Amino acid sequence: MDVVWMLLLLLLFPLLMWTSSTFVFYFKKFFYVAWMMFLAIVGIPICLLKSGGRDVENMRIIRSMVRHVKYLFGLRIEVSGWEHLQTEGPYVIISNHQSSLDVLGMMEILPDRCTTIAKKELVYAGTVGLICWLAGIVFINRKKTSDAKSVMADAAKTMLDEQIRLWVFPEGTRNQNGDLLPFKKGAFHLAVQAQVPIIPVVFSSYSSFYLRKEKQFKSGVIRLRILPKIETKGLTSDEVSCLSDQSHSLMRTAFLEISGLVAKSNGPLKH
Ligand SMILES: CCCCC/C=C\C/C=C\CCCCCCCC(=O)SCCNC(=O)CCNC(=O)[C@H](O)C(C)(C)COP(=O)(O)OP(=O)(O)OC[C@H]1O[C@@H](n2cnc3c(N)ncnc32)[C@H](O)[C@@H]1OP(=O)(O)O
Ligand SMILES: CCCCCCCC/C=C\CCCCCCCC(=O)OC[C@@H](O)COP(=O)(O)O
Repeated sequence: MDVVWMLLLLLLFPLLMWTSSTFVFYFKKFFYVAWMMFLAIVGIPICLLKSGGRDVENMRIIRSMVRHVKYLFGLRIEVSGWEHLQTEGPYVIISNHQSSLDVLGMMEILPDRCTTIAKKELVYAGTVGLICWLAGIVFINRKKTSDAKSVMADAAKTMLDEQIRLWVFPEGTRNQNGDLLPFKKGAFHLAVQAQVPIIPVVFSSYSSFYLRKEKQFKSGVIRLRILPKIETKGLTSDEVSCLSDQSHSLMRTAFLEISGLVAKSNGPLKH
């Protein structure tokens, strides 16, 4: 009887993969999480052996272990503006945030000694949470601004003392609305406090291959554009809003361009 069920399942699986895009969506999502969890199981002892504990250098291990994942999902990543990452010393990278798939683009261009700011809930994500902690990810409580501010002020000092780069998602949450959300201020305060440049990175819209609400997950292309750095030397906290607006405007223009979208005046965005 067990064999009959096994055979049925073996026949059903390709049939569902062939006929149901919803099944494909859930299967790929499940496989993505499961594969990352598995990679983390392999990666954790390697990180521990190499660095003995929490160390930003562990990001190199994650970067090299994650780079193949795009092929498993039929994703191609096209990067432009590499020259803008040829910047010495610490800086803050800011990028838009559409999905946990952003990790794939991130690992494609992640510079050495660069870690990220993430919501504190991620630390509880099993083996992925543990490897994130080992890689020096800075966890913040988004619901407690005062806590988040003090963690980020400490991070500004650590960036300078330990020559670390930090990647921040200034939208503050995942967003697939076909545009950028207004930016939160933390990334800009961080850069101004540390007096380091900001390097904006823009991911093109995933809407041609990945739609969370419509349950679609196909093969596709992610365009990643690295923009010229924005200096913050001499700026004070009074200029943070202006810096945020300037960055948003530059990134929105790039986002629309690389996503093949046009902005209608005050209207929705169209392909
Ligand atoms: C080998 C196997 C591997 C397997 C695993 C694979 C990969 C894993 C490894 C790596 C991948 C990691 C990927 C992680 C992705 C995680 C992404 C996220 O979690 S995104 C969510 C978390 N991030 C953020 O939220 C950052 C952006 N948010 C902010 O910066 C916010 O500003 C905030 C600091 C959280 C505060 O939030 P709030 O809603 O209160 O925001 P406001 O901006 O409106 O600020 C209110 C007020 O405070 C002032 N402010 C803000 N920040 C500061 C500061 N740092 N210092 C001083 N003042 C600050 C701000 O100006 C406002 O005041 P005012 O209105 O007067 O201007
Ligand atoms: C105990 C088991 C728990 C299992 C949980 C599995 C969690 C994820 C596992 C694998 C995914 C690999 C990529 C991990 C990093 C991406 C994290 C991410 O993108 O988090 C979302 C966060 O930015 C914003 O979240 P909100 O939409 O604001 O909220």
